[in-house]
Amino acid sequence: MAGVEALRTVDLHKRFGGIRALDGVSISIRDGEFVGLIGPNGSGKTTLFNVISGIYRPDKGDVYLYGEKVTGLPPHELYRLGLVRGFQVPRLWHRMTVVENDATAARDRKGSGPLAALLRRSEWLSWERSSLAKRVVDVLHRLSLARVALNRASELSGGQMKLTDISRALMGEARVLLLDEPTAGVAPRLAQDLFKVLERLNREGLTIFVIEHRLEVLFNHVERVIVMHEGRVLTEGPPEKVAEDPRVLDAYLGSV
Ligand SMILES: Nc1ncnc2c1ncn2[C@@H]1O[C@H](COP(=O)(O)OP(=O)(O)OP(=O)(O)O)[C@@H](O)[C@H]1O
Repeated sequence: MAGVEALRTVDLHKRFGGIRALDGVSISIRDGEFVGLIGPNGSGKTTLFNVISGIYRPDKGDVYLYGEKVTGLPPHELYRLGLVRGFQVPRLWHRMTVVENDATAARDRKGSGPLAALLRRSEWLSWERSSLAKRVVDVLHRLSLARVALNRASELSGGQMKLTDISRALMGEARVLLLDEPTAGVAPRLAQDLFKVLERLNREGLTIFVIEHRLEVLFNHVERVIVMHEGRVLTEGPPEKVAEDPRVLDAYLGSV
């Protein structure tokens, strides 16, 4: 689907009292792209994600998902349409295993809510034959989580928790994945590994838009970087171009 636009924002504005967190943000992301969002602290990145993912309503402007206007739709509606957000602090069921966390994130199960997946013992006895199980196994392999599939979430490392959070998003059949600092709290080597997994998911067709402070990791993996400063898009382009842009350096230094 080359050239299809996955996500577009048009002139988004969002104020908090006197602070213009978003001051006219227009961006466009093609289907299948892997894009990074950077900018100094307080430049509006998380607010942009919150508006795109339906947590905040913009004061002005619109959000489009695959050409459809979705401004102000609540997160669960956007989730149904394929837009999924991972969180800085993964939202996991700590006493459940990785498999169970993924199973409860599945959607479109006929005649059952997510928790019913756990309650039907008979189904679990033949679980390897069910399509739900196939999906869980597939997602675990794609995210290199098969080894810890039967560990409780509370026993996972920081990086594995992030991956499990992402795996839950994929159980919802995400088309566009928003990630806010996936490597926060993750050891440097594992941060590279995590981005390698993201790169693989992207090659398989997932559109990924990621906020990341570790530029040395981000720049190795994404195709394009959007830079925000004071609630606006300062510049955008391939990582090597953005890295050399003196305005980007100025924005970071100015915020120190
Ligand atoms: N819920 C809120 N209430 C009041 N002010 C807010 C709120 N959310 C964000 N802001 C303010 O809006 C501005 C943009 O914040 P935002 O968190 O979007 O920036 P950011 O680029 O994600 O920063 P960081 O890199 O530190 O996470 C900041 O001045 C912040 O203090």
